[in-house]
Amino acid sequence: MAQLIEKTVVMDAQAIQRALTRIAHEIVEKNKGTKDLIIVGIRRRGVPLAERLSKIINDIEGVKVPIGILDITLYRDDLSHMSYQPLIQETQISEDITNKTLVLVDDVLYTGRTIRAALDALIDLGRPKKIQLAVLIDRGHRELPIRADYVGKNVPTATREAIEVRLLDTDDCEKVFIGEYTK
Ligand SMILES: O=P(O)(O)OC[C@H]1O[C@H](OP(=O)(O)OP(=O)(O)O)[C@H](O)[C@@H]1O
Ligand SMILES: O=c1cc[nH]c(=O)[nH]1
Repeated sequence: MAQLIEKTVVMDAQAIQRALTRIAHEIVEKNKGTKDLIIVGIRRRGVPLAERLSKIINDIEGVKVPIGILDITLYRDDLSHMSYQPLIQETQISEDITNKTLVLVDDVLYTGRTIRAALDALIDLGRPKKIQLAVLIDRGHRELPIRADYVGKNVPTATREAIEVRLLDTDDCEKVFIGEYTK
């Protein structure tokens, strides 16, 4: 597997926590509360981020916002080649999404192809009132007209670079790195 080399930390654990706290407040503010909200995490790392947002919103508002999961895998040869196809593997949303406000959550927004696939999957499930997008990192280079409503940090990148998000739920540390992949 390609390794990220010459990595630099762009967010540490405290910065990630602060960004999530801010996003949770923004979600509540933009939606004037938590009524009809469902937070939907994209596997893998969007899921722990969605759980953390739901927990912070519960701490702020005293309301448990339900969580759903979308499992989308990107098939590609190399991260630096933008020739991959997202494939929906599984959808776990127990609530009826009709007339609900869905907040999709992912760790990195790049070309926008994963989010496009997620939107297709959600629209197949029903007719939500609104779909919003929260990402920890927006690294630019969109290939589709997709933007995030809530961004932890905008990190301008070159296409040869990559962002690596590491969370304690899925990895051995809690950091966001920028670097370049070995060939
Ligand atoms: O905007 P895009 O170009 O679609 O790229 C963003 C996606 O790429 C990463 O997923 P990856 O396939 O690396 O899976 P991972 O979550 O298992 O790391 C990331 O988690 C996003 O889901
Ligand atoms: O740099 C990138 C691009 C897509 N997905 C990632 O996790 N990192």
